[in-house]
Amino acid sequence: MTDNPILTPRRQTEDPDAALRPKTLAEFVGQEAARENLAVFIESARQRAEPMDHVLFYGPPGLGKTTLAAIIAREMGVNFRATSGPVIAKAGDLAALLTNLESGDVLFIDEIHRLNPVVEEVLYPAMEDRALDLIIGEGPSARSVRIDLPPFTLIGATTRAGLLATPLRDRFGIPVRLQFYSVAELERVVTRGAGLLGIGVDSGGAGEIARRSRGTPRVAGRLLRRVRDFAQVAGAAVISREVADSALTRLEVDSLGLDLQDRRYLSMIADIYKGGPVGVETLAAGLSEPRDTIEDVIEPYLIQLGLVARTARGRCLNDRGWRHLGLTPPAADLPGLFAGDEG
Ligand SMILES: Nc1ncnc2c1ncn2[C@@H]1O[C@H](COP(=O)(O)OP(=O)(O)OP(=O)(O)O)[C@@H](O)[C@H]1O
Ligand SMILES: [Mg+2]
Repeated sequence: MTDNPILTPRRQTEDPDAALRPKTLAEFVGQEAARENLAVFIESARQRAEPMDHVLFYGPPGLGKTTLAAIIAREMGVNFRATSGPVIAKAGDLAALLTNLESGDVLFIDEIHRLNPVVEEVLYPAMEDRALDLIIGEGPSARSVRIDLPPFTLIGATTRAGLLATPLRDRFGIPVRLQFYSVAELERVVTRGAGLLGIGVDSGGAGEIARRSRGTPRVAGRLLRRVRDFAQVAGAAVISREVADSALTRLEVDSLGLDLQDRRYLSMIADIYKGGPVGVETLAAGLSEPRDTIEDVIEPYLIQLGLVARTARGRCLNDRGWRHLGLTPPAADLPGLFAGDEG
């Protein structure tokens, strides 16, 4: 692999997150519990001069999984080799990656729930015994050889821990669930980002962006940049609360931070399915979105806000969801609707 920008022109521009990515655990805002635990695991592994146990990061997009994986490698002082589940097509591809690791390296597999099952089989002995079982030859002369691998740390990331096969999930000694960020934490993310990008923002402006960032640092970074565009064109030197509010309103980000896609989702349950329950497949078809996008990107935050509920029979709009759409919850129906759920 090369870092020559001429040979890899797209990788440089594709990641607008890169500039804002914290590089050390100390710079990383929020996720207090996870951060403190990771600091201990990193320190103890360093003292023993061993690689850290395998880590699995899971949680909604944009909460810092990739960022934390890179931080671990950096704090351990080892190479960070990144790949992703769908990219590793064949068992041989993974074998090549593993045999090329240097002692102690971090191998990061993003979207690990999308690994091909055949490839996954290769990972089991690699994670557990640091060994690779290869079949050499074909037919009656085929034989299996075991190759030892250098000690390494596998870091997996997924938005859907539930989709991981149990044997794979069980091989991660350190599973870490990332949570949505509080407004106060996002305010720090915005202020820090503004400093790095040379954008003037006061605390009212940072607070407004933080409140409307869906609990997600990636969204906070993106909104900060867009609000800056509006502020700049309007000739505002500093992003104040009013500047942020008017820019975010023009961007159709509402008071709870929901965007058009979120509101289409809520409206569909309200208008067409009378508040639900409605199955996720039906919603996906109606919204022309893949089911994964609905479950991984749209729903977690709406559920966290208490606007919708995931039930065995499908998605239901809560009172708060109705009210957020400016509608009155159909109170008369509620006792009948939930009567069967009790007991
Ligand atoms: N705790 C944090 N403090 C400051 N910035 C953060 C933090 N966590 C994430 N970010 C910023 O948010 C952006 C997205 O983070 P990251 O790429 O790590 O998310 P992710 O969980 O890997 O998302 P995905 O599931 O889409 O891969 C990055 O620009 C990163 O700088
Ligand atoms: Mg990522």
